[in-house]
Amino acid sequence: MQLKFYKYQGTGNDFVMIDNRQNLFPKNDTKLIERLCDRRFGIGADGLILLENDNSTDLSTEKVDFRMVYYNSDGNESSMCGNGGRCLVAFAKSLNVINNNATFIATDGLHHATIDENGIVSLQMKDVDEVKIDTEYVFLNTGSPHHVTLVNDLENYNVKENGVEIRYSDLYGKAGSNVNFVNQISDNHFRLRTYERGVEDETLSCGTGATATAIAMNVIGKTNSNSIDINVEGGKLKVTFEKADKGFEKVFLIGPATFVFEGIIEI
Ligand SMILES: N[C@@H](CCC[C@H](N)C(=O)O)C(=O)O
Repeated sequence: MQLKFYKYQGTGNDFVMIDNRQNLFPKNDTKLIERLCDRRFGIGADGLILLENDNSTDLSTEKVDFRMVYYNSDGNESSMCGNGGRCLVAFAKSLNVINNNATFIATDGLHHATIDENGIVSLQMKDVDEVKIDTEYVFLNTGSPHHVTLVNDLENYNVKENGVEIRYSDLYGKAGSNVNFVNQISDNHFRLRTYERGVEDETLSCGTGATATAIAMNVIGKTNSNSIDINVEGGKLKVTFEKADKGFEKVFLIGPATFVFEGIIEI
């Protein structure tokens, strides 16, 4: 069978995109998804995303433009991917599924997003109502679980080695966590490197990780700002949010989402 695919990247976090509105993709074929994401034997990506019709019949929710189904490069379906969500909005626009505004459903609920004329996607992330603060780290869930810790000399830091240790530690059990290593550049500006579970390596960017880092830095008083710039290895992201009675709301992840190439692969 021939499979049409599109490759997108958001600050270097890259994804195979598939239009699955006809429901033809073999969604339970973990090995196939892993192979498509393989950088030597496949297309190469940190994850694979299906754009699907939303068939829910819940009349209480607003009109949904599409559904996002996300898989890590290990082939397993996982939790929310912020950069992937931004790229999916750009993909949906290219397919004429949306114009410049999107409402879509993902594993963590409903998302709203806008895309501007320069391809910058502003994606509303889920509200955050619980933040765990430890002396060494902050843990929070921004759609995916994130351990956030400040380190010195981030440039030369061994993200993979230290990331693996924390990801598989007793702290997070079988489910594990993504792990973010952070340096402060100025009051509202941070540098971030992320180890991603499911990719089991450092990626060039992680959107839910950048979101978690921005909120974590505010919570521990490293910044009072609610508009935070994050330099990741693959570019620049911005995160904005508002403090709520309990936690954080109106959380937005903002950055570029770019088409790379398209093709057909035999599966
Ligand atoms: N790259 C993503 C996060 C993807 C999910 C993560 N690997 C997990 O399984 O928790 C992002 O941009 O948020």
